[in-house]
Amino acid sequence: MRSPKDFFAPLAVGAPEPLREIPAPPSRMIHFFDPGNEKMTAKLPALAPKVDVLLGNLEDAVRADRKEAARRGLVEVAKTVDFGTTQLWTRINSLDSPWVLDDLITLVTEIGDKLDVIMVPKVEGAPDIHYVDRLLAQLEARAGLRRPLLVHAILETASGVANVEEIAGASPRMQGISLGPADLAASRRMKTTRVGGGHPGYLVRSDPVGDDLSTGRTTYQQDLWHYTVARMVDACAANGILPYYGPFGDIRDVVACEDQFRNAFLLGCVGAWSLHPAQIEIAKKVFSPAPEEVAWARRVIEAMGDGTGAVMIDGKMQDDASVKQCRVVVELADALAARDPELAKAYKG
Ligand SMILES: CC(=O)SCCNC(=O)CCNC(=O)[C@H](O)C(C)(C)COP(=O)(O)OP(=O)(O)OC[C@H]1O[C@@H](n2cnc3c(N)ncnc32)[C@H](O)[C@@H]1OP(=O)(O)O
Ligand SMILES: O=CC(=O)O
Ligand SMILES: [Mg+2]
Repeated sequence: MRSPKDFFAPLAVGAPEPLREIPAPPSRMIHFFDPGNEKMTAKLPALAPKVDVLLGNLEDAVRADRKEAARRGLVEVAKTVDFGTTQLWTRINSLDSPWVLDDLITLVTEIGDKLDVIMVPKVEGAPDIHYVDRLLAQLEARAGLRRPLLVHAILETASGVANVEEIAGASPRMQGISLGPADLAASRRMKTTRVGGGHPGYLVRSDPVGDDLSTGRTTYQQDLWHYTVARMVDACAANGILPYYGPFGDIRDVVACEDQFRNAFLLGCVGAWSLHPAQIEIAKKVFSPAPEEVAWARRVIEAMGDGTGAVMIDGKMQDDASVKQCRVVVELADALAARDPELAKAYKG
């Protein structure tokens, strides 16, 4: 850990000054594409206005013999596609892989001015972030970049979860953290075989009535990810960075995907990954607060005046704490309205 005095000092001579606050433009969906897949990249100009973030994925889901094509494809896409105000992110290969060094050197040197955030997979602890932090500073200085690249960690190893607080605070570049349920399940030796979502075997059962153990006992499926998402949200909020739910692999099951995303939204996440075009609208719906919630929040703020004291609205007590929650909802709605004219209309009532 750097000394507090040096925390905001550039890590290489000539590297841009680190940011003191993480920008938080809407990032409801981080839409993954394989930059080596021409069918997917051909869709990017049409997709860009529909998503908040486009992410060129170089890691898992890209075959080993397509890694270089994906890297080259991302450079090409970044140089030729007009992304408008949509952010461009990338997911590099893992730090122990044979590809990551070339990923970082090529991307920062050739398109460092086009990229907003670099997602680092399989982060185990703060030393992984410190390594990337210093290397990025050296590459930024050499490329003459004026704006620091931000770093996003995937929480997908048991060590990463154990060290999530130190990861969140490891560098001023830390933009956010995503839950990676697939790798995390493998790292923890969980006995699931899915990419995110629940499992019917993970449940609680109501007590028996009398001696009959087998009938009339309702079961409730539980959320496998609750503990990790909640811990990640606290680590992020405590360090001024943004938490995200990651992938939901059952593309066909749009209903359960929406539930998983909504649980994350309600717990404090700002977005989730979309792996397929079908998941973009789900993320948009879930991570944009409902117009009725926004209208209610505005009503509470209005009734609370300077934000202190207590009032009753529709039989519900409101005070300093509930008005703060309402401000979170209204600030999000205002930021989304500035990006999306349809939402701007819906939020006006
Ligand atoms: C655990 C993790 O690490 S998750 C993150 C890594 N995984 C990924 O990034 C996966 C990204 N997504 C994909 O690769 C694909 O969506 C797949 C393999 C899951 C499914 O792809 P397909 O079998 O082609 O799906 P499907 O036939 O429904 O696609 C419909 C169209 O959408 C396109 N499409 C599919 N996914 C995407 C995408 N993510 N972005 C843009 N276009 C896409 C397809 O190319 C196809 O185009 P076409 O109509 O011109 O033929
Ligand atoms: O990378 C994501 C995951 O779930 O693993
Ligand atoms: Mg993973």
